[in-house]
Amino acid sequence: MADFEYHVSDHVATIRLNRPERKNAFTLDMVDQWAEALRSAEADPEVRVVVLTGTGDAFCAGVDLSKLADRERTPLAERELLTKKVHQVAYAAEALSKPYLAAVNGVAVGAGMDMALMADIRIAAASARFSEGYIRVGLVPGDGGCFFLPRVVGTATALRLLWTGEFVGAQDALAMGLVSEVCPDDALEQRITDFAALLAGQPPVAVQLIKRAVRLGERQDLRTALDLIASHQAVATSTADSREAMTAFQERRPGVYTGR
Ligand SMILES: CCCCCCCCCCCCC[C@H](O)CC(=O)SCCNC(=O)CCNC(=O)[C@H](O)C(C)(C)COP(=O)(O)OP(=O)(O)OC[C@H]1O[C@@H](n2cnc3c(N)ncnc32)[C@H](O)[C@@H]1OP(=O)(O)O
Repeated sequence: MADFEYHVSDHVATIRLNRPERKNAFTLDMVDQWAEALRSAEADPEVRVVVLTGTGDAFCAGVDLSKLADRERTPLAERELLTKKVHQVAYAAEALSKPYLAAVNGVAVGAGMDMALMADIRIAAASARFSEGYIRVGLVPGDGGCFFLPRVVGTATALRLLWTGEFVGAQDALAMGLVSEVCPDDALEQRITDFAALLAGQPPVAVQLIKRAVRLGERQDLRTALDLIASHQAVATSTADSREAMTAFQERRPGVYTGR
């Protein structure tokens, strides 16, 4: 079994971290595969939704610390480990125009938590736990947690989690907006499958235009945002899918979409 799995089925691309014996801690080779998988999903017209999850009782324990032991630890080497490796996953995730869903099946620590934060929506198993544990060893979140976490939970809560490194359980994560939903551990796989299928059955162009508007809207003023959405609407109304959606609505049947 490979440490890192990527497969596409029914318009859903699934990324699975598969090192349960190491709590799905990622190697630097896995990081390269991860960035490539996200780029492939973006380029593949068959892919409408991307799901990220792990095998076993951990989502991801961050970088495999045992693989760092024999690495040169100069400041430049540390910087390049992040800029040339881990950050490439964040850039590939940012470039993804399609829904990126994280099924947090267990503990997510350090970069493992940051990788979950890069997703658009997180659904957690009841046993999932989150920790930005860097502070415990006097480090800072090098993978983007200081960028992603405040945008998800707000500045004050983000600073609390970053300054304390405390573990946050699934229900507390739900309360602070870190996750959108919590389900029983043994129901997570089916729940993410159903949710991904729901999104994959929506008109793809409209789904992607909505994501683009929301993500760009995070950094735009009102006038720019409304001007952009007007252009997006012009594109959406020009699609065959929008015509199919309107017809399907009138005929009281589910629409069947082609992404055109
Ligand atoms: C969080 C701050 C640490 C920062 C140190 C980083 C050093 C510098 C890094 C530079 C490169 C940066 C890359 C990235 O940006 C940085 C990170 O990802 S930081 C996050 C690193 N991860 C961790 O610190 C998590 C460490 N693990 C744990 O806290 C716990 O294992 C757990 C995840 C909470 C699970 O706890 P338990 O359920 O009790 O399980 P065990 O602890 O018994 O673990 C079982 C088994 O898995 C092995 N393992 C767990 N995590 C890792 C890991 N990250 N790397 C390698 N192996 C891991 C653990 O050793 C056990 O193996 P066994 O002993 O049974 O052989």
